[in-house]
Amino acid sequence: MNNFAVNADTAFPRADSQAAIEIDNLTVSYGSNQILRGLNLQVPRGSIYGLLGANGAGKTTLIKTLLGIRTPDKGHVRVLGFEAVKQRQEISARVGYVSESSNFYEYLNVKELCLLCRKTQRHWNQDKVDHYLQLFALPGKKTLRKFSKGMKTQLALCLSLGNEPDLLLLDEPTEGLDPLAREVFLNILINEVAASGTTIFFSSHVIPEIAAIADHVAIVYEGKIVLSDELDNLRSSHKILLLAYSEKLPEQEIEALQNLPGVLRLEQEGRHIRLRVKSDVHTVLVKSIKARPYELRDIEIVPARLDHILLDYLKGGVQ
Ligand SMILES: Nc1ncnc2c1ncn2[C@@H]1O[C@H](COP(=O)(O)OP(=O)(O)OP(=O)(O)O)[C@@H](O)[C@H]1O
Repeated sequence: MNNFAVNADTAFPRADSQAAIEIDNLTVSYGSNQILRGLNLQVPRGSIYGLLGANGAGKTTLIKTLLGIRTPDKGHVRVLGFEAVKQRQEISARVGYVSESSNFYEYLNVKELCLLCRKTQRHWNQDKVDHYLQLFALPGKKTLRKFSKGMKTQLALCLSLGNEPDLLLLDEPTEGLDPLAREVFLNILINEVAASGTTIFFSSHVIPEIAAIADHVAIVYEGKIVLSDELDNLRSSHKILLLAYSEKLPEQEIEALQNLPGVLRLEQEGRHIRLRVKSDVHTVLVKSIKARPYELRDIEIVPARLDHILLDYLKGGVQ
């Protein structure tokens, strides 16, 4: 395991900690436009970590900062124990990266491109790359200018795995893939890459995809991480209360319900109220709701849907 000296005056975690990515109070700007504003995140080694955020939230900026392509204004970033920017070469030797738009030397074919990678990378496993190329059935002799966008993405994944990375960074990797290619892509990630112990950190707009393959999720909103948790924790820490009243509740009662401690979200449809609440207080909440002066005909407690929870955080609707 890497073990680097860290300044005694910094409280930042040591390089030999278990995290694959350690971000502390990161601020990154484009000119005067501050994109990331004091962002903190720890990505455990061996995790499959999904990153969600609205368009323009700063996901690509964050991934570029991890690669040392963007320089932070403030804060600390360590990737696999190496300091981003300062130790950029050490990081790129151990990290695989697939960007939103993969640009290759268009006049080369796949075989020629692999040869180039082999020469420029510190470590290269061509057998593995051939195996992945075969799974996508990518043609070895076709020049890349004749590749579709989806084929280029598939190729980018194959090449990103050539150096047998400890960490794979994927920026909206499945965008533009047909359903079959998407399935092959996700299967490679789960059954081959993650299974071999590689940490995967990927941005996506597709919540079902995150739910299907990730074990952790983070949401970036207004330059900060507003949620970072294990998916299982997130699922179990929220419950839905379905309340059926005998009459439609007045505004002030809706407001009172909304303000009960532990209520995260309220939706009203006629006589029916749907509350998303914190699991650990839901029994206390049920008692308080039953004690209120409106006739409650029925109350049902059901598990919360992960996509609903994540959508609320994406909207900034949860504190
Ligand atoms: N090269 C650049 N120069 C100036 N501003 C930029 C540049 N690249 C990105 N930005 C701005 O930084 C902000 C964050 O962009 P970024 O691409 O990181 O967001 P994102 O979360 O990846 O978005 P998307 O989901 O749409 O891909 C946006 O407001 C964008 O306009």
